[in-house]
Amino acid sequence: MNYARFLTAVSAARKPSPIRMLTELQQRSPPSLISLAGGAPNPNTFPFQSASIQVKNGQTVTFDEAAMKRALQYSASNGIPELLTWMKNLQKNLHNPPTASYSVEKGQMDMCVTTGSQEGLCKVFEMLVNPGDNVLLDAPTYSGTLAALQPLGCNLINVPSDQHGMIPAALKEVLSQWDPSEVHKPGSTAPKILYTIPNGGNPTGASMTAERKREVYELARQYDMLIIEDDPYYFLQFEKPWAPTFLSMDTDGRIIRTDSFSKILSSGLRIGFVTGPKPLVDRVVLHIQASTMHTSTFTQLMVSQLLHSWGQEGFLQHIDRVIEFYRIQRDAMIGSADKWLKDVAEWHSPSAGMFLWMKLKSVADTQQLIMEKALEKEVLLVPGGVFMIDSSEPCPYVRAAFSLSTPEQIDEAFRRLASLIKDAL
Ligand SMILES: Cc1ncc(COP(=O)(O)O)c(CNc2cc3ccccc3n(O)c2=O)c1O
Repeated sequence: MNYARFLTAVSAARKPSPIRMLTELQQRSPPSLISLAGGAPNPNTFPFQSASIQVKNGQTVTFDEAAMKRALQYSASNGIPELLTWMKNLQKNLHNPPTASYSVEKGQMDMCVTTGSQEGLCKVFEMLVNPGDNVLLDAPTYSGTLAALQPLGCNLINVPSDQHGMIPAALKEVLSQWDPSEVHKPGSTAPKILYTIPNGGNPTGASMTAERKREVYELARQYDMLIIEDDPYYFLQFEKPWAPTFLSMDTDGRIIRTDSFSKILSSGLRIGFVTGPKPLVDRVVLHIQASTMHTSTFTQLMVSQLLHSWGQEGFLQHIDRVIEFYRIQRDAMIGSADKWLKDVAEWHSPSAGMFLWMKLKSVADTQQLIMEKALEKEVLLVPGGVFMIDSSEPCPYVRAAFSLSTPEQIDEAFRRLASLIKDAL
């Protein structure tokens, strides 16, 4: 793959930070090295001495004095080694990426830690998207992605989708306006990236079938596009076997995958990952060097200690407990929707994630209904317009999250929603 053609001028211009390189060189060197180089503060001046964090299974994550000094200090921009290694082993175990054994030039699988997958998405978009670029995605989509993409001045092209995700025939139709043999010509306006949320989509709850992923991948190959696989709900798939990921079928090195611990370990700790071809991950890391420098060392070490004590088996057992929780929540929401809303709304039951996407049958645009009437009835959902490429277009959908409220609260919320819809008719 020729990765240079995908980079913006800004990303291509980024150079390694000499200071950061010295820090990482020092951290790789034996203790006998005396460094007068890094402008790092002396951790002996820090007020924090140690920490002990109770884990619900009875284990404890401890930071003794030495560990605390490391946790409170700068660390490598791509992530602390032990967390990166653990995650790379998990990715290889779960997805068996073809790129894991490739040379760097061929797109060897690499990873970096990001401050939430939101940071990963933002930096990947800024690496790849120039003003005026055509970018493919299936709308409605995550509002945080729109917030990161639209200010870049690109042209977002919607690829029609349904409850099974992006529709390959629709993608083929959208792409038919370009000649695949001319996408590398200077001045070509053919899209270079496609973004999708393959599991438990936000806001639709849609999950792509393996067959559709293979068809989309083939089209990306024909038009030499990168696919950004934003997959924070991968671990919230209620049925097994989990769907094969784009990363697992990436024989070309054209997948950039973002993962997140937000929905399974903690959203406040802000731990996400970018997995992709080393030439591209390196560019994201250079951007991290020049912006946040790295994700919090303390939170990385805290999570890394937990993962190492759990092992992959323990981690996946935790995931099974999380899945069971959200399955029960999903069933409660579907039960209450059937009970209160089946005359006034329609929906598909999600097989992953934490969202139910409902179309209100007799409402052209839910914005006013939700932002005014629903608040009067003390029930809050998200009007569907915020997830559309053009948020000013009327949208009859609402997004309901089944993550936080109890089944009883969900039932009462839908009773209130049904009441306000009937009042509005
Ligand atoms: C598809 C997709 N990709 C990336 C992210 C970012 O997750 P990160 O790893 O935590 O950075 C998300 C997080 N989605 C949301 C976050 C959120 C945070 C506060 C309040 C509301 C929020 N609502 O509503 C959300 O949907 C997502 O859904």
